Amino acid sequence: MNICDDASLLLNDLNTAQREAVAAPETHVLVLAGAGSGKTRVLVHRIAWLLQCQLARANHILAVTFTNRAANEMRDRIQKLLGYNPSGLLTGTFHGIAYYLLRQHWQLAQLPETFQILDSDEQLRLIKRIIKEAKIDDKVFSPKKIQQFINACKEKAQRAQSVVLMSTDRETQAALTVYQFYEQTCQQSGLVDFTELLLKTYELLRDDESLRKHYQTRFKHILVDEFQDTNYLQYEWLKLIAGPAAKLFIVGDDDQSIYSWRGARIENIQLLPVEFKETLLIRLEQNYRSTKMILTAANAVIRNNKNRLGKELWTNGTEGDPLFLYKAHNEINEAEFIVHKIKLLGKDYHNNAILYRTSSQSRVLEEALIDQQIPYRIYGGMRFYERAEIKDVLAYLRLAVYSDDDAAFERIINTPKRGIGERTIEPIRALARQQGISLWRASRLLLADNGFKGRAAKTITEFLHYIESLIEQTHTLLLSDLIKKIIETCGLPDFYLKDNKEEGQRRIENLAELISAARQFEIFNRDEEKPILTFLAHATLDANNDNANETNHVQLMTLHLAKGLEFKRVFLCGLEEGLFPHQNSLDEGNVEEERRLCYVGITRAREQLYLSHAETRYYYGERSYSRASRFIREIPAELIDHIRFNNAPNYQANVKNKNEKFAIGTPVLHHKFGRGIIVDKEGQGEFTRIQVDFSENDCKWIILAYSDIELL
Ligand SMILES: Nc1ncnc2c1ncn2[C@@H]1O[C@H](COP(=O)(O)OP(=O)(O)OP(=O)(O)O)[C@@H](O)[C@H]1O
Ligand SMILES: [Mg+2]
Repeated sequence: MNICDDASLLLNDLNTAQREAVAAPETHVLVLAGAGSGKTRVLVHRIAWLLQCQLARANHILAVTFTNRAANEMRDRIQKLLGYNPSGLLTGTFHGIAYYLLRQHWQLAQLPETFQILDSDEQLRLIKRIIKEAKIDDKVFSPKKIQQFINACKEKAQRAQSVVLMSTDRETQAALTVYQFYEQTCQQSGLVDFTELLLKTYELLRDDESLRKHYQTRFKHILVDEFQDTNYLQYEWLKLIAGPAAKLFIVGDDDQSIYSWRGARIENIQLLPVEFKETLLIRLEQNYRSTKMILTAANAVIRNNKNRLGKELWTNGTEGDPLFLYKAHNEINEAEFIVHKIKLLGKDYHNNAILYRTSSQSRVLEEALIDQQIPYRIYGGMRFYERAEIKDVLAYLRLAVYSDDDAAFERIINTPKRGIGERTIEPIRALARQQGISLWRASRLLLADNGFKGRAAKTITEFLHYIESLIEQTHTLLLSDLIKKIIETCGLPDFYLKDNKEEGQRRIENLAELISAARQFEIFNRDEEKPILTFLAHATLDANNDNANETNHVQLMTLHLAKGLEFKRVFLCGLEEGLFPHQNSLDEGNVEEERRLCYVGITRAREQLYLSHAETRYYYGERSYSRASRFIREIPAELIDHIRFNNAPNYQANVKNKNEKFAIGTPVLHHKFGRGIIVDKEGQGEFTRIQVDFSENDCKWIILAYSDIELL
């Protein structure tokens, strides 16, 4: 078989419009199409097609996805299509690719080779510190708002010195001052926040002609998925890296633009064909994902939006089940219903996704899942690498590879507590400020000058020696061994245990998991020249990377994170006015974005869609009563089957009965934790919780109404 016969196999399982896109001549292509119409599939096939037909070599191709998970899936799928792993192919998120570029060109970017990525929490912490140092009143000026201001400026490619203030009120002035200090501090400490990754590479490409030419020559094909959610900076970045010869292959859906609050601009889709002449526009209208019922509902909802480029999806698929709607009397009852259904539907837990508008909704769902012993995973929730204990250990590692990292220094100077208080740290900060050096250097200078008195001198000396010993070991130990060493010697495990035994144990388990993660990283990255640095970047950038599909867990996530994914069964919960659509969007008159989010939610389902809303819900610390979401009314009534939930009628009586019987001091038996004694009790009605001291397990809080617990 010759090359093109081989390649034509790639077109076999595509429809005409999809084929047209995949086998398009070498021109710019814009695939504008609704959910589930095969955009991502077309993009993946296009890459395989270019390689198979030898129209491009792998290192000529750059593919941009919206999440790290999507980038991994893309690589997998390409490998399956081709039968080999094309090395040199660059895929990743905008941030991931920008990081890759900065690692190559750190000198040009005037960064230390060991520059560190600052995640959003650390950024906020740094901003708080600067606010304090600049003697700005943080009661008046919220650090969070200042953080948003800084990020918004960066997303518009505005450096502190080039910001032109639209308003000169005190708040904006203060924010700008902090931005100036913040820039200086980051530069000095070699810290790069998420947006900075993009902004720095953008500036590099803009200002350095030879570098720009280099990449413009290299990337002959640039493909972007989920283009509707690119923001200004990403679009400008894309225009720079795409030289006159590069061909863009862009896929997107204006109906799924859901990140305007982070600066995404739908209009980029309209701009593209204007700015890139001779763009071939392809529309895909057949949906392959969902049943007719689900698709009809999705079309009906999104039709209520006025600002659309306009498209309608159809499917050849089966009619399918109607949509199911459950009206719960409160959020606990809603969670119980969902979990009850999942249990009935079989053991293929991974086929169920529970989607919600705000991440705080997950807690009640989690409790119900735990209670029924159903395995679940929160996708993008409290991510592993965001856990405090993981960050603590990684801060030691960061300080060992790059001692000028002030954020890491601040984090661990007194964690675990070693008696180094503000009185000792303040002079270090002052000297660092005064001399424009890092905290690490400042503390060493002070120590050499006998600047510390009494006990502080001893503890600081010990701390600095400890870090120095780690620095030495970075040259001799493997990454995983070094992490193990840090955990064994830094004193954190004892510190966690002392703080809270149960919680501490969990933290220590996570630390063990960190060693495994590092081992795994070593195995997969054998050729890596600087494994520690790459691992640290991976930990910050790749937090979203677990492939939840591979294990048999119910998947929980916010609607925003569900974009691009699909599941056999979807539970879309909390469909209430004020929650979804969210009050903030209603206040801003931006109900259309909420509706797009609803469209995204509905179109994630392949076979079954369960909708639910609660009559009352604990929200922002208060019990509130809410009407069903307008989105439910926008779905034609004939598509919806109202369901009852058998447990519901007995529910109140049950709760009352249980609450009375389970008093403090009573012995109980729990199906999972065994025998125990009730030691505490709080809350009212269905929210009553009891704390049980189990003889074989630790103390646990349990929601009485729904737990499988008996009196002994
Ligand atoms: N021609 C086809 N034949 C069979 N299945 C297809 C075809 N095209 C797409 N599919 C399947 O339809 C589903 C949706 O495809 P895909 O995820 O690529 O859609 P999408 O347009 O990217 O959706 P979204 O807008 O949600 O990101 C996938 O399971 C995919 O494998
Ligand atoms: Mg997609």
